[in-house]
Parts: sequence; structure tokens; C-alpha cells
Amino acid sequence: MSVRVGVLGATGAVGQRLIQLLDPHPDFEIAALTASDESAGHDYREVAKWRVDAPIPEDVASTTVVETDPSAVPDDVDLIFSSLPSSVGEAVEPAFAEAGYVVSSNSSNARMDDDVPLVIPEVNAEHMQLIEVQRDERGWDGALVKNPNCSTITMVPTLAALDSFGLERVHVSTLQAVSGAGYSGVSSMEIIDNVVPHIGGEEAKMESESRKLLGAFDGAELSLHDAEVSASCNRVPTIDGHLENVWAELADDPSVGDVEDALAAAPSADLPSSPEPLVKVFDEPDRPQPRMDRMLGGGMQVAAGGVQETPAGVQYNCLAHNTIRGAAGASVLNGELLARDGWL
Ligand SMILES: NC(=O)C1=CN([C@@H]2O[C@H](COP(=O)(O)OP(=O)(O)OC[C@H]3O[C@@H](n4cnc5c(N)ncnc54)[C@H](OP(=O)(O)O)[C@@H]3O)[C@@H](O)[C@H]2O)C=CC1
Ligand SMILES: N[C@@H](CC(=O)OP(=O)(O)O)C(=O)O
Repeated sequence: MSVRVGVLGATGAVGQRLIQLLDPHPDFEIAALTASDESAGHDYREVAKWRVDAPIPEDVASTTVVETDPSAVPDDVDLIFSSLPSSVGEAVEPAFAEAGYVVSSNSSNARMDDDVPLVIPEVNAEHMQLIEVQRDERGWDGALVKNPNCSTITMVPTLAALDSFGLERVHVSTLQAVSGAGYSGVSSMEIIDNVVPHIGGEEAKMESESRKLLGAFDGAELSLHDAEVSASCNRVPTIDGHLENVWAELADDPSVGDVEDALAAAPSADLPSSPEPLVKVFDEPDRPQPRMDRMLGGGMQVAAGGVQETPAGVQYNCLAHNTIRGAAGASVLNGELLARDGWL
């Protein structure tokens, strides 16, 4: 199988990660790269400030970047990956879906729309069926599919693994890497020797997106999970890898061993980029750590550890690479699911 793919926002931080993952991909072939009007018409190497810690693929470097408009992308492209600023995605992604393209987007716009699948394939692949509702309602031949926010993706696979114990309430405190804000997002004077206890909009995203991901889809409508989720988000001076401290209140009151077993047994998805196992559980109380564990499973594995009982529920720590599992890799995984299940 070879699926021709386009990347919207290809010159950006997440766009570069997408290229790093798509260039060697066994099933996907990069056929179009888009960016802003200022970059259009130039070779990719001229307009992308390449920041990835691996060489820029030569065939990509010499590709001409085009405008972010459906008319600029060849008709035989089957799948579009989008990593645009959300204000741009809001206007442009529906235009691509209307023009017949299936869009796997990482941008935050439309994630909570009733007819937009918000998917982590290992957690809620069945929500992809919402595409039928979306096509009926919007009259699109294409589709718009989202992956969640990077902090949400880090935590939700662990919550899904514990939901059979009766997930009632979640408190989470995050320690988020600077790459989550993009290359120029946090200045060195702000973050070196410091922690910033505020990331605009992040807490609300974790609280709402988690409940949608864990919600039930009856074939026509999606209902949010009942659990209350409360988040506190902090920027810390790590480069990549979001570490999170989670307290989960579970109706069944499982033992620490039961929780560790459930996390370790979280099902993987039978897709090229899905890690096996989905969650690596550490016995060592001081793991996972961003520098040591963010590249587990090629950056796609979620790590967990430090499970203990507390008066506020089961407490544990979890970690994932925010620009791979939390962004570009999440979109690629959704693309693999879309291709495998015949949505293209
Ligand atoms: N950085 C991260 O770790 C994460 C980012 N995200 C989300 O992913 C998206 C992209 O983030 P990031 O890669 O950091 O952003 P960047 O600012 O690095 O890249 C933005 C991309 O969008 C293009 N672009 C900007 N304005 C326009 C426009 N008006 N029309 C068309 N293209 C445009 C840029 O092109 P040009 O180079 O020509 O300006 C560039 O390719 C955002 O929605 C962000 O919130 C999500 C999770 C993690
Ligand atoms: N806000 C995240 C990154 C991000 O861009 O998230 P979203 O995909 O929800 O816009 C962070 O700072 O780490």
C-alpha cells in the first residue's frame, strides 16, 4: 500500500517532525508540502529552519512548498496531515475536507466539535465512525479527524487502562517541556532557572478532551465520560517530554499491583507506529524521567511509574514525548488507522 500524503504547515516545528516520521514510512509517500504564502514557491530547505536532530531528507529538501489551499495540492493526494496554527486550521481544514481530502489534524481547532472524531487509536478507534455522521451533516466527501493535545495524550492511555476499575475523578499536575510552545514560544530568560505555572488554555483542554476520548459512541452520538478531570499545567525547562503527576479516584479501590498490571496490559493497536506495549510500567520509583524515557518506542510509548495509594486516590507519574506521541506521531497513527480501515 502506498498512500500519497500532503503536510499542511510543513515548515513548522510539528511539520518537521511529521516529515521525519513520514519520509521513511512504509505506507506513506510525501506528495505535497504547504506553508504560509511567504514560503510558497520556495524549496523546502530555503524556508524551513530545520530543527530536528536528524538530517533533512534530501528529496524533501528540494520539494517546492505550495500555498495552503486545496487548489494547490494535487488531486491524487489521499491523506492530508495538518499542523497549522489553530486560527489558520479553523478556516483551512474544512476547505480541504470539503474538497474531498481526508485530514488528520494536530491543531486544536474543532477538537470538541460533536461530529469530529478525536482519536487515540489504542484508546477509542471506534470513534472514527463519527466520520459518517460528519459526512452526512456537512456534505463532505473528505473528513476532518483530530488527535488530542499533547498533555492529554500523555495521560489518557493510562486512564483508559484504569477505567474498568470505575474512574470517578482525576487530578493531574503537568511538567511540560518547552518544545510544546514551539521554537520561539518561551524565551530563555523566562524558563532557565524557572518554572512557569501557567500555560494558556491547557488546563481546559485536558479537562474536556480527556472526557471526549474516554466517552462512549453509540453509532450516532458521542457522550462524554462522567469522570471529573481537574488539571494544573506548568512549563519546566526540559526540551522534550511532558511528565505528569496523576491522582485517579477509582470506585473499585484496586491494589497497587492491580493498577500496575492494568497499565502494563493496556492494549496496543495493530498499526505500524503503535508501540508494544502501549504503556511501559517502571518499578523504580524515580522513573519515568523525560531525558531517559521520552524516546521509548521511538517516542510513541507512554511510560508510567511510581504507583502508590494515597487519600486522594491512586497516584502515579506518566510521561510521553510531546512532539512525537503528543503531536506528529499521533497524527501519523490516526492516518494509519484511516488508511487501514478504508476511510481514504
Ligand atoms: N510545538 C509543539 O510541540 C506542538 C504544537 N501543536 C500545535 O500544532 C500546530 C503547529 O505548531 P508548531 O509546529 O509549533 O507551529 P509553527 O509556528 O512552528 O509552524 C506553523 C506552520 O504553519 C504555517 N503557517 C503559519 N501561518 C500560516 C498561514 N496564515 N497560512 C498557511 N500556513 C501558515 C507556517 O508556515 P511558515 O513557515 O511559512 O510561516 C508553519 O509551517 C499548532 O496548532 C500548535 O498548537 C500541538 C502539539 C505540540
Ligand atoms: N499547549 C501544548 C502544545 C500545544 O500546542 O497544544 P495544542 O495541540 O492543544 O495546541 C504545550 O504547550 O505543551
